Amino acid sequence: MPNFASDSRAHHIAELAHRALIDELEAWPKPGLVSLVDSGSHRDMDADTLRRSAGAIAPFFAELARAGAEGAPLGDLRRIGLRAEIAMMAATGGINAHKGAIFSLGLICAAAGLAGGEAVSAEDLAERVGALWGPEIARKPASPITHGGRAALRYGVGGAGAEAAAGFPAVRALGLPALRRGRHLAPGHPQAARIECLFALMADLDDTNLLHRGGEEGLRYAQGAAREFLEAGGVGAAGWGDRALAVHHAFVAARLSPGGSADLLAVTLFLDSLAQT
Ligand SMILES: CC(C)(COP(=O)(O)OP(=O)(O)OC[C@H]1O[C@@H](n2cnc3c(N)ncnc32)[C@H](O[C@H]2O[C@H](COP(=O)(O)OP(=O)(O)OP(=O)(O)O)[C@@H](O)[C@H]2O)[C@@H]1O)[C@@H](O)C(=O)NCCC(=O)NCCS
Ligand SMILES: Nc1ncnc2[nH]cnc12
Repeated sequence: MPNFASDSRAHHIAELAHRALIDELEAWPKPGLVSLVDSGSHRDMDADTLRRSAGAIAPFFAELARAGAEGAPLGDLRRIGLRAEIAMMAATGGINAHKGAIFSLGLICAAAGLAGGEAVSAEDLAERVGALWGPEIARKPASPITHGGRAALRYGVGGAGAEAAAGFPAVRALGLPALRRGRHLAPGHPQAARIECLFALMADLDDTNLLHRGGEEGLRYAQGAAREFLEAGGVGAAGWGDRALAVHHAFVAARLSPGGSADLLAVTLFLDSLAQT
C-alpha cells in the first residue's frame, strides 16, 4: 500500500535538491565554472548540459528520500546513486556533470527522508549523514581510477567521500555561515549571498577538481584568490562583481575549475532550504 504522505515529502525533497542545482548553475560570476553566461574552464559542457543532468537525476533524489525514510542501508543508497550516475551520463552524452552532487545531495535526501516531518537545522541534518553512514563511507578506499581518487592518493586529501563521512564540516563551518553573512551584507540579492558562499568554500576546501586540473599549485592559487576576495569585504564591498569576474577570467586562463566547491554550494543551498520547510 503506497504511503502518500512520505511520497509527497520525497518529491518535495527532490524538488529542493533540483532547485539547489539550478541555483548553483545560475549563480554568477563563479570562477572557472559553468553558468548561464559562459562555460568557464570547461570545453565539454555548458549550462544546457548541467540542466539536462539535473533534470535526469532529480527522480533519483526522490527515490533516495524514500529509501532513507524506510531505513535503507548504505548499500541500497549506493545502488540508487549508481543508477543516477548512469542516467546523468545518458542525459549528457557521457559527461560527468554532477557525480559529486549525486553523492552528496543524495545522502542528504536519504537523511531528510529518514527525519520525516521533524524540524531539523541545516547543521544537524549535515551531521546526521556522518552519524548514520560516516564510518561505512570512510572505509571505502580511494579509487585509483577516478580523478578525485587519484588526487586523494597523490596529495593525501580526503575529497567528496571524507567530506560526507564527517557530516560535511566545510558546509557547516564555511558554507552556511557565509550564505547567512552574504544575505546580511547584500540584503535582497540572493545571487550575492551564493557567491559569498562559493568563495568561502573555495578558500579552504581540498577540492579534488582543482587538484586534478592544477595540482597543489593550482589548489593553493585558487584558495589564495578566494581568500583575497573575502578579505577585501566579499560581496559587502563595492565592485565585488567586477572582482569576482576578474577571478573567473584568471581561472579560465589557468584552466582551473572548483567543481567540488560548486557541489558544496548546492549542498549548502539544499540544507538551508530543507531547514526552512
Ligand atoms: C565518493 C564518490 C563521489 C566518488 O568520488 P571520487 O573521489 O572517487 O572521485 P570523482 O569520481 O572524481 O568524483 C568526486 C567528485 O566530488 C566533487 N568534489 C571534489 N572535491 C570535493 C570535496 N572536497 N568535497 C566534496 N565534493 C568534492 C567533485 O565533483 C565535481 O566534479 C565534477 C567534474 O569532475 P571530473 O569529471 O573529474 O573533472 P573535469 O575537470 O571536468 O574532468 P576533465 O575535463 O579533465 O575530463 C563536477 O561536475 C562536480 O560534480 C568530484 O568530481 C562517489 O561517486 C561514489 O562513491 N559513488 C558511489 C555511489 C554512492 O555511494 N552513493 C551514495 C548515495 S547517493
Ligand atoms: N557550475 C558548474 N560548473 C562546472 N562543474 C560543475 N559541477 C557542478 N556544478 C558545476
